[in-house]
Amino acid sequence: MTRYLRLWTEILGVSWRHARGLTTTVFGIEVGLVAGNIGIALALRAAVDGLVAGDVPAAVTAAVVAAVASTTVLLLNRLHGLIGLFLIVERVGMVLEQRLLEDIAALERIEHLERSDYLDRLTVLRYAPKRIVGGMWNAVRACFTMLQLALTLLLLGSVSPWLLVLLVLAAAPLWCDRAGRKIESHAEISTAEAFRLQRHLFDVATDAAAGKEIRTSQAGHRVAQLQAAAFHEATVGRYSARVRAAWLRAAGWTVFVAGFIACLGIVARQAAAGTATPGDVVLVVTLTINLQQTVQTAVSQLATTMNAGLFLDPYLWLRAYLQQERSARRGDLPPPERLTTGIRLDRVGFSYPGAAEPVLADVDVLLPAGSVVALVGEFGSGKSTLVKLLSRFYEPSLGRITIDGTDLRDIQTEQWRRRTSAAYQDFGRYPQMTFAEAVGLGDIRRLDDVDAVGRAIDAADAQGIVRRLPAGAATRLSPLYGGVDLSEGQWQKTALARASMRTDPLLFMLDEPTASLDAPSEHAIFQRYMQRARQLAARNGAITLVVSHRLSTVAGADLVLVLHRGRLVEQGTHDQLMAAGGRYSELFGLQARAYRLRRP
Ligand SMILES: Nc1ncnc2c1ncn2[C@@H]1O[C@H](COP(=O)(O)OP(=O)(O)OP(=O)(O)O)[C@@H](O)[C@H]1O
Repeated sequence: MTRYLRLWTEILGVSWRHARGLTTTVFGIEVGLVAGNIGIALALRAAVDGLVAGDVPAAVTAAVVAAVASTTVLLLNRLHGLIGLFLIVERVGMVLEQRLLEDIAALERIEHLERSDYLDRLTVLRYAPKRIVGGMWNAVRACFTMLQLALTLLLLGSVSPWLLVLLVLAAAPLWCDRAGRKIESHAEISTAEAFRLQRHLFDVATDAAAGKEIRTSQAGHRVAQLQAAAFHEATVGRYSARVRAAWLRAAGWTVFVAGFIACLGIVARQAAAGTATPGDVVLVVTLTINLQQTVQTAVSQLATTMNAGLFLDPYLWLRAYLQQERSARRGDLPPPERLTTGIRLDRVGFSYPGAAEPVLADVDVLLPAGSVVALVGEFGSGKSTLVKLLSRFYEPSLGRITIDGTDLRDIQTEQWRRRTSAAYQDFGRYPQMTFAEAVGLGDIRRLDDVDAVGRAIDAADAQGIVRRLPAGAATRLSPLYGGVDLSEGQWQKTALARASMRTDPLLFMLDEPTASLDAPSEHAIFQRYMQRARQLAARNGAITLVVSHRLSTVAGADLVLVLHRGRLVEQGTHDQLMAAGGRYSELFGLQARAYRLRRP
């Protein structure tokens, strides 16, 4: 709870800084509502006692005060709906959402995007900021409602101390509601994976690309069944938690209502014995009606607040994770201007967090400065993982990577990334952007540099795409945004062009850069990138690392590394490896026979 309070105080600070007028108004409304509600009861008592005492002016004045207080309460309630729950939540929620996205994007590593338990929390956080802000304002409102509750009970206690017992009884529905929320929150997290899966399967079933495969393979029924099963699992878990929570809440209310009826009996007897004035009777009736409403409001406000608690835990987790990442060991050295020795993998081993088996083990090799290095191996042998380590998305679990002798961990990550370029196997698609922006993104500082973007497009042999786009490079890449969609190969060429934006990388990584391209395009691309590799090598001693399944395309590399189940089993030039007659020559022979390809 202390963690929540700290977070709410912080968000209150954000509200104050970004929406000072609205924040002041909301607090003003809350104070007005408490004063108004208590004022109505006191004014009505004074009006009745005045009438009984024959003091008509006092009775009329009190009645007018009661009327004004009632109207004010009505008005303030309406204003609260607009200002409190809409404007301020929207405004401050937007600030929080932007911070959240910036924080997530600022994470140097990508574990949070690849680990399913972390993804579960991020799924929950997707719509969180406004709900967190809404929860905070609800908590503020709940405090004022509690204040009103305390004042109400104080006044009731002045009539009969027995009525104070209602304060204790009023806690029962609150406690039960809190316990119910916990049950619901737990169910929400534990069914997040099934929930994500059913959404994904729904997308798969309605996605045009997957739709073709589903129809061809006649897997539609199976996908629908899987989707229904995942949906069932998610909803059953959440539904049964809600039912249990509802029973708990009903029990809490039963306790309160029973005590409430008993207390009313006591006051009725007191009134009959003449130990209370007629005004006191009106006060008690008004307050008890209010009390019921106030407790109900307090419960529902606390419920809404606790609902935000569903998001608070993942949000607080993310912040703690950010904190931990920020305090992790950080290098502050700049990368070298140019490579002279190269990049050494010094007995590198790596296991994904939570995985039992290592993905890379004992990889020991020098990628010489100025060379083209090909990384080959079967599916799942660890090639892309090595690319991720070189990009610093993960740290080696064992051993180290050195850049011209300096441990990569000692080099500042941002500066290292500025000196690397990469076309990843799972390249990004940016349908909301124009083609030029989707390329320029490769070097954000030159996003609008038309010449640089043009050169990158040339480097990736992607001028043909631009020519076919209705508005050229200014075309958005989806019909949803008034543009056109690209084919798989065109998206891949866009990713290649993006990776070609930087002109001075020390390490240029191409992970399966031509997997979606046809053979002539593939050949042309490799010719170009070999040329580019030589230019970069001459300029910076840069290394070009190419991951490919098609061995014929990388046979011209200076060094071929063969990975097998995470181990480096062979290394050398194409000719050396062919002469050695090992795994590489076996794979090359198999592919050459299968594709009838020859070394270019
Ligand atoms: N984020 C991850 N978390 C856990 N395991 C992973 C993750 N990414 C990859 N792996 C596992 O690591 C192993 C190596 O994967 P990697 O993608 O590096 O292989 P690869 O050689 O690039 O494969 P491919 O040729 O199919 O692209 C595989 O067994 C894969 O299942």
